[in-house]
Amino acid sequence: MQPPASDRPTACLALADGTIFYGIGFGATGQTVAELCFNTAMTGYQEIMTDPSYAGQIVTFTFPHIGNVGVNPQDDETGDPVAEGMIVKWMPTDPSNWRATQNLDAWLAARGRIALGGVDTRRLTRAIRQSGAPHVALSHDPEGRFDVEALVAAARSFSGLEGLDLAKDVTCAQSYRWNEMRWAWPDGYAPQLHPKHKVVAVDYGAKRNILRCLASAGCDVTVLPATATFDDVMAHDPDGVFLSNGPGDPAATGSYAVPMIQKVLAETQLPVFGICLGHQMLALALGAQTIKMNHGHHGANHPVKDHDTGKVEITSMNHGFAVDAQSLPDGVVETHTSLFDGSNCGIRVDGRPVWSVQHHPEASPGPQDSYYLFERFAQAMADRAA
Ligand SMILES: NC(=O)CC[C@H](N)C(=O)O
Repeated sequence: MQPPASDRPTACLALADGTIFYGIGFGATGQTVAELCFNTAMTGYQEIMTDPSYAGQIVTFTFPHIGNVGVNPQDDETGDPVAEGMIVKWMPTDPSNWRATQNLDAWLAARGRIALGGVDTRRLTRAIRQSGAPHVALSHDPEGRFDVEALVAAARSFSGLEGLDLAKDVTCAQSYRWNEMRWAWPDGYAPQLHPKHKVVAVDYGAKRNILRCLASAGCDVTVLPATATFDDVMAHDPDGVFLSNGPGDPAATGSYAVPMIQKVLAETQLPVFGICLGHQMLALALGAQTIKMNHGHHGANHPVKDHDTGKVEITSMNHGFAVDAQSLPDGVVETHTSLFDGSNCGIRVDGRPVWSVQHHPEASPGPQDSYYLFERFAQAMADRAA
């Protein structure tokens, strides 16, 4: 195992409050600014780094051993890493895993993503918890030349995620059909598709495993870009509409998504299902409000209570905004809450097959307790057809 810091640091993290963390750089060289969050998942770093919802953010991993199973083409949640950078305690070792095709360092370097190792991530995480997700600048220079004042100024100049519409940056350019299920293996084994329900999935930064879960639940999935209008959606004659996860501030992104969702709700009786950003935008479309959280929820062990069944599900989470449960209008029911802090994790429109959740039932990475939500969506479409 390598030491947590060398005599001469090659990477530097500057927080807007002037706090500096030095360590060893890996991945790409250069400099970036972003909001910093911490993720408590023990593994799944590749899915986390490629989750489009992390646009505009750098992730510090609280689990100390990150990178030691390398990376592989199957675990990408989109084409390339989307998070701006990553911070870890121990430097990644050479990968030891039969699925690994590359090491994390080379993968990040080839994709222009900066990483910092050898940092006291517990101290950093405490700083995030105490003062809220900070704006930061991260620099990696193999020569170890850092202008700390300029880095702090760069961190201060970052405008933050509030008011930022990032879904337009990460959505697909054109519509496409999705036909891959969960549990496809590199050796070619793939379970049979059994598409029964035509679903339009609007891509605000969709993770691939969400699309796989929809296909596995019997959906024939057509993915549309984030700016799809009501007419674009209806041109596919869908049996249901799915609203994806995605980055940025739901109130900003909702400027085009919310009117589309409102029209779907007003002019059709179609089942609607949203995840994370999709959940927040459905809530906005119904007249509720969203708020920025102190440091958000990012991890793979978040307990959520389903009020309909009384069951607790262990979930995967990644969000910095939340639906304000106090703002839910009459006729919209709070279905799930976080057992960590009581924040809203799900809503349903009374008497209609329209609902959404804040957590990630696609479990990539994370637990699969919430997969039932995909089956519930398919059942709602089957019920409507009957
Ligand atoms: N995973 C997501 O869809 C995140 C939604 C939103 N960008 C947030 O941070 O709250």
